[in-house]
Amino acid sequence: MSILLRAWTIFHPPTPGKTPISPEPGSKTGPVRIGLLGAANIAPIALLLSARSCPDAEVTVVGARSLQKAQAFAKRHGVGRAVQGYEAVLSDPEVDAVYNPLPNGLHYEWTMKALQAGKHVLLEKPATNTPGEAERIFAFAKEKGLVVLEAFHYQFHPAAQRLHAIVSSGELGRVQKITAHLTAPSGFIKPDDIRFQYALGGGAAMDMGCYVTSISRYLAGREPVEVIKAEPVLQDPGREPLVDRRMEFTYLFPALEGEERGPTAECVCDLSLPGWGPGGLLPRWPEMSVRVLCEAGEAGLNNFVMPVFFHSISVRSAKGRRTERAFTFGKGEGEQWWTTYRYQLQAFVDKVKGREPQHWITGEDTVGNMRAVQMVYEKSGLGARPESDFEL
Ligand SMILES: NC(=O)C1=CN([C@@H]2O[C@H](COP(=O)(O)OP(=O)(O)OC[C@H]3O[C@@H](n4cnc5c(N)ncnc54)[C@H](OP(=O)(O)O)[C@@H]3O)[C@@H](O)[C@H]2O)C=CC1
Ligand SMILES: O=C1OC[C@@H](O)[C@H](O)[C@H]1O
Repeated sequence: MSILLRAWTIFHPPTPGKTPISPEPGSKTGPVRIGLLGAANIAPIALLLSARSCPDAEVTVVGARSLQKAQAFAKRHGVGRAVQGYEAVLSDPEVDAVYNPLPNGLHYEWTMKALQAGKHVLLEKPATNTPGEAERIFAFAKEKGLVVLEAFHYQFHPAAQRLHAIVSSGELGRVQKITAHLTAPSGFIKPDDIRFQYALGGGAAMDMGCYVTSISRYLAGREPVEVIKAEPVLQDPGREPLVDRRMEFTYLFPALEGEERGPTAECVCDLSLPGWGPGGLLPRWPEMSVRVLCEAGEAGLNNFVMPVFFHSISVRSAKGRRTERAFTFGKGEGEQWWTTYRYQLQAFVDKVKGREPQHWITGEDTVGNMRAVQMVYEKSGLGARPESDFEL
């Protein structure tokens, strides 16, 4: 499929009818009915677009703090109903699962309330403000027999999984050093954004840092034991003295049997890279790359966050150099134009419906990621993000 046709199809996907509902009373057939908590900026691309081409998912209702905002959002994005407030979504009998794209600091409260209301949850990253909150969510989900998935969408795409397969195959020998960068030029994220508010769980290491942490752990195949360095650059020290705009940090992973020393992961995340050139007016190019240096070669993935638009997997081994691309799993499920979010939604609805998803992020993995992010904050001197005071 040409790059142009792929780009067009991403935004104009085929829209098959939804899975039919069986007339049998109590039948669990039919699409998973998803309620949206908040008219969030990310929801149209991450959920609504994906649901259009997914026969097993239907977004039935959106709730926002203001009814007018919910109504405007529903009209613009073709959501059937709009309601005032998030409680109204949770008590809606036409909702089986919710998508929680609220600010990080509200993830815990509204995920716990959703589980209490008997709803499965597709939970935006980072799952919570602290590892303890993530642990409590997954313990409660288990007790209730409900599904919670932290939306690390990149990992559901064939490109990330192909890099993982190359690194784990042993072709390049043991992993020595991972380098993961995720940055955005200044201007994209406004100064009053939720990402710059400590009370809402803001900070670069939470927002983009949780991705570079996640992909480093995914490729290292183990949990870090130490943060060797964590150097923050603050966004607005006067107003938000604990919020990082940028964080450079290095994880040390433990040595596995037969290894002399464990690998490191050097990570950089930046929500607002200053421009360069005269007056700093020229924008920096965003970075979205990961590289894995191994004892007998190296492999990397350029654009691990939005691989459907373009990406390249480069490999250097004793056999030479090669470049690969992976948009589908070959004979398996998926299309060239499926975004990371579309693959993720398929896995989520498969799990809710009791089918085996192509890939999954376990509760243990989510807790491990939150632990690692918290280790970075502790090392940086900025300290952990605030615990929610919500109690069930
Ligand atoms: N997977 C991905 O690729 C991405 C994930 N994300 C994640 O999604 C989440 C939301 O990000 P984004 O869509 O950019 O966020 P928004 O700025 O759009 O905020 C999301 C929603 O939060 C609600 N909200 C509730 N309380 C507050 C408050 N006190 N201040 C501000 N908003 C509030 C608003 O709901 P209401 O409509 O009710 O007013 C708003 O719609 C974050 O956790 C982020 O990390 C973000 C971008 C990409
Ligand atoms: O999840 C995200 O992915 C893309 C980034 O631009 C954004 O800040 C972040 O929230």
